[in-house]
Amino acid sequence: MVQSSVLGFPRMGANRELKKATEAYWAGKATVESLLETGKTLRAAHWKIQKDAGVDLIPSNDFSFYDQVLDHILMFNAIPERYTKYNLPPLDVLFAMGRGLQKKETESSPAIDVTSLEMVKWFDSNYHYVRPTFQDNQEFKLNSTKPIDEFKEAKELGITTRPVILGPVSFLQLGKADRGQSVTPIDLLEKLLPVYEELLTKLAEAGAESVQIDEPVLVLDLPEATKKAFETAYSKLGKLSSAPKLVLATYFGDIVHNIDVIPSISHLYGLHIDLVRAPEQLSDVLKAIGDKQVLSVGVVDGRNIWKTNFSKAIGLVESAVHTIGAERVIVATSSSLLHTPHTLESEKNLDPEVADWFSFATEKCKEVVIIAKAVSDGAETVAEEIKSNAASVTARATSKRTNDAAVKDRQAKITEEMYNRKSPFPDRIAAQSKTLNLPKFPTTTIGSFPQTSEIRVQRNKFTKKQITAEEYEKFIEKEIDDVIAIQEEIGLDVLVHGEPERNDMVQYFGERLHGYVFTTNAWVQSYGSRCVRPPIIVGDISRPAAMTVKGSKYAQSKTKKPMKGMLTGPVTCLRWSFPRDDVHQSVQAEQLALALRDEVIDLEKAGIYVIQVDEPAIREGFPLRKGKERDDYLTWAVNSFKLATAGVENGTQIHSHFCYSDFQDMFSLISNLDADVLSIENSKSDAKLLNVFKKEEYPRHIGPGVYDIHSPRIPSYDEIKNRIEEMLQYLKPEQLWIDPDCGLKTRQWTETKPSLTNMVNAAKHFREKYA
Ligand code: MET
Ligand SMILES: [Zn+2]
Repeated sequence: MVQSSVLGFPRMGANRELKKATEAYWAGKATVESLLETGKTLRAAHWKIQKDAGVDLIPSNDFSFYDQVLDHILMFNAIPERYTKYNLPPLDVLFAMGRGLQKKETESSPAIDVTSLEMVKWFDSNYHYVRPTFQDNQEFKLNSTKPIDEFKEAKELGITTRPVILGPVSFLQLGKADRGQSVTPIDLLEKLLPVYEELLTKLAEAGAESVQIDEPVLVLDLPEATKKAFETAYSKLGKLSSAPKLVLATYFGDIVHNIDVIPSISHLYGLHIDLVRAPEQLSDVLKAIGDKQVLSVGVVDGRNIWKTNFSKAIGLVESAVHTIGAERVIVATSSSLLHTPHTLESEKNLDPEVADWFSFATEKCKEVVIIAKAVSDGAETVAEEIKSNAASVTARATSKRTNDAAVKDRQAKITEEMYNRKSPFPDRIAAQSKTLNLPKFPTTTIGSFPQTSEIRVQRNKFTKKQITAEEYEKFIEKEIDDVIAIQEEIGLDVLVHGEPERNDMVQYFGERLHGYVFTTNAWVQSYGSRCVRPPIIVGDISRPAAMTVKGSKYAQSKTKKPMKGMLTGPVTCLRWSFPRDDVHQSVQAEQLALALRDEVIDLEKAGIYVIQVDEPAIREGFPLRKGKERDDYLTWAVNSFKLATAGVENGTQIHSHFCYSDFQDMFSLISNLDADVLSIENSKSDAKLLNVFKKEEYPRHIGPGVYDIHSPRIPSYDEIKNRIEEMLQYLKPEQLWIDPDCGLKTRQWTETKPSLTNMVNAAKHFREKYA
């Protein structure tokens, strides 16, 4: 009998109840009891969904009030002293580590001011985890019984779950030494293992038959010491006298390059692999596992929203069964379903044609069960389901929404010269200085200006059809007038229209492109209480009409200074959407690039001679491992940006923007984009990071952010001046632009005006100095 399993379920709830409850607690509007109660209700609801679907192995401890890695930091007592010294209750310590804590002094307690631990992207997903930070004299102890409590909680509801814990090697490998410390995390393994032993023993005592132990780092390139750590860890944990059966779970890639680690985990009960991301690893893994071990095959995509192709998935499972027998195979989701929205049921406005192609977390639970049943009991026992699945798969593959011959035809006709600007940079910048006539140290902003509550109110009214399109447009024009007046008053050189019409930098474009659909409630957790609702790319992408030209043209008509056109780049549009799984991402990026290319050219025709194409997501698309996939990415990501931007005349200036500062490992990518001006984040990092531009003799212009836009603080004139001084150690005066770290949409006007005024004055200082 093939069993079915789910590796984790989204926590937020069908209507983001967890987000609302946590934020209410943070705001002091709800008690801790009510927050805990919400957690309990959600866990019960999510277990029930999986039980009702018929899932055999249902996860527990996949729930978290903030982040599962953070839960482990608390559980193993890897809490830096700065968070423990206030004697806060455990949940508040957890939140302080996750999001920082600032509290004024009261009669009974001192002032508190601690920043959060670092937050990092969870592999190549859009989820972010809290990074463990270790001390040189780090000790561990079992500080919480969360996995045990949640196992018992489910058991009381009559549901026997399989607790999920993060394995010791990944826990350490994903961490770092705390500031001022020099410990290499993996060296702490011996100290950490006794805590795992204690935890596993306690889980066994509570009645847990098996445990899912996640070791996702196995899909990465690992240093030798880390590979060895698997041997050390699992020879111990696999041989405990009383412990649950351990299934070691890997996801988001193949583990073939680490296959020599498999013998060291061969005394564990089982291994899980991701066959959605890396189906070709199956035969190698089957060869490598011992003759007893169970293999959990992830065939239902935990990272995307498409219906599983049953016939393909069943084929994969059957080939595993064929080699090792049904008793040793588990059908599973590829990863936790954390990265998928809660249920398709909530989508009332989706076109039924495309809704039929989707499967969210709740629906995916049913899919694993059906696939397991088809393999165990024969396809005829689920004939109806298989038939309707095949119909959906065919409908999607053959739909006009999926395939647009005109788009494919245009892709086939892309020529080499479409990737390159007409002339090299020196000629371009000469032409641009004529068109734009900018001073030295030109000042600009990254695009958005404060999204006031008034803007949100009007947008809402427009969405709900309470005001007409004309009324809304008038309102937006008035906003544009205002931000132009403010920018002129401050004395900025290259102006922006402020992006008041944009709810989100990807959604705005998706809504204007063919090939995209939008959901109303398909939220996924990004970090903490924060959720995003990615648009879905359903088919070949094209641009039916200009998207931003009217607004930019309007803005340019209101000022004599150059107005910057603002677009979101092809890779960012792709990465911040649910992509198609039937064509390679490079194909989708190329289609987006062609659509944007037309927009760029139309902007130029409309008299916009500075155009910024933002690519903040280009780095996160970087494949996890060295090798062909990464090399290919470097090519197609760069090509799609160039395809989007290279169609303009020399005198038109192309900008791009990235919200990070460390380019050491991706300098060639950034450089190959051939953008005339790059604006990057820099204010919070060491200015030394700019040295790479000096070392590599980067020839074009750069605007490293001179102040942090995430904070309400107003940077002083001197502070900005000093910062620029520092930058000039690495960049030539004639290549330096002066701008903030990123867009200003989350800021207030009361902070924005004085900050930008100080920035412009600082730029003037250098203009005089270098005159
Ligand atoms: C995340 S990057 C944001 C860039 C965008 N143009 C803005 O200013 O908001
Ligand atoms: Zn940014």
